[in-house]
Amino acid sequence: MPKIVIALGGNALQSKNSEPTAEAQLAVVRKTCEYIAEISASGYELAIVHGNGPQVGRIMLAGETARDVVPAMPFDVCGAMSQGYIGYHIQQALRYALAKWNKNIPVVSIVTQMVVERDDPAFANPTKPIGGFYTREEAEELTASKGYVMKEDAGRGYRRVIASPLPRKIVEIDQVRQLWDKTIVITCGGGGVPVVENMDGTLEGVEAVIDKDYAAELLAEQMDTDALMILTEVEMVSIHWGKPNQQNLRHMSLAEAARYVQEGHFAPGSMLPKVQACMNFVRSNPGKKAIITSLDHAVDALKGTTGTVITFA
Ligand SMILES: Nc1ncnc2c1ncn2[C@@H]1O[C@H](COP(=O)(O)OP(=O)(O)O)[C@@H](O)[C@H]1O
Ligand SMILES: NC(=O)OP(=O)(O)O
Repeated sequence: MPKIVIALGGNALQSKNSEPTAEAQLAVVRKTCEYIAEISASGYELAIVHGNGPQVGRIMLAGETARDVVPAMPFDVCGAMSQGYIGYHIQQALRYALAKWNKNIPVVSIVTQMVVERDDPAFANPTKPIGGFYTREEAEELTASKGYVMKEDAGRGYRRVIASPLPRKIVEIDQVRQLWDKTIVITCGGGGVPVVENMDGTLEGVEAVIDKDYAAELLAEQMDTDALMILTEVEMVSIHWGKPNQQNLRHMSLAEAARYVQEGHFAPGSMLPKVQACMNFVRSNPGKKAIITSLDHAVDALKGTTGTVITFA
């Protein structure tokens, strides 16, 4: 059976038309799980990685806002919380969606730790957008009142940014391997809870949010999957994105992708890590493919009728 890692975008899991409530997210997750169940039923072995940018930012904000009443939780704990509730939504929705195909495969989330390097340069240069979107004035006010670093995010408004070191080692990879054959595993949620390894071998959480696109790529490499699929809000990656001459791409070779990256077509913190994760995957696995598309085009993209496919040549 072909194996695939499917990465679900944190923003894509939020409803665009309503408040960012748990109920609104569950509705999007339910719909998404219908597509994932179809992929599973069509004969793929799969694992799911999800983002957590909006979710972890809001958990953090809630804690900071309630600081006078209860102590705020650190970032790594908020990351673990986001893995818990997003994983729970996916477990519940996917189990139901699979049953419609008469597939009773267990769906299990693993609270996953991801080792990062203590001296990763990303700690000195926050780039990962989290939480909601703000106007420039609101962003300036948040910087003044809470000390947040705020940056514009792909033309969609201002968001808080925090450090996003590269994922180096999936701590629970052996457990993912043990479960893989008979289970759909949800792992590396939010890129994994970022931890550093101490000299004595203990792990310690750090203040960061790992990019789930890079984490999904690492998982795909470690599990030797046939494909990596990154699902987000757009059906295809574009060049000249958002401009009158926008051109959607059905295919990119590694060399073409590298040129587009060089030319600055992909926004940092949003589309750039997705493209770079796909490039890393096909560079290490010539002959395999990576796909970027939207949640609702996942099935068609696997059939080859839409989405952006990245291959080595
Ligand atoms: N070149 C591009 N082509 C397509 N979308 C782009 C491009 N550059 C930036 N984007 C934006 O990046 C978004 C995907 O990033 P993001 O929302 O951060 O992902 P996620 O769904 O993983 O949270 C798209 O929905 C789009 O708004
Ligand atoms: N952690 C992470 O990459 O989240 P998003 O998918 O929300 O960017």
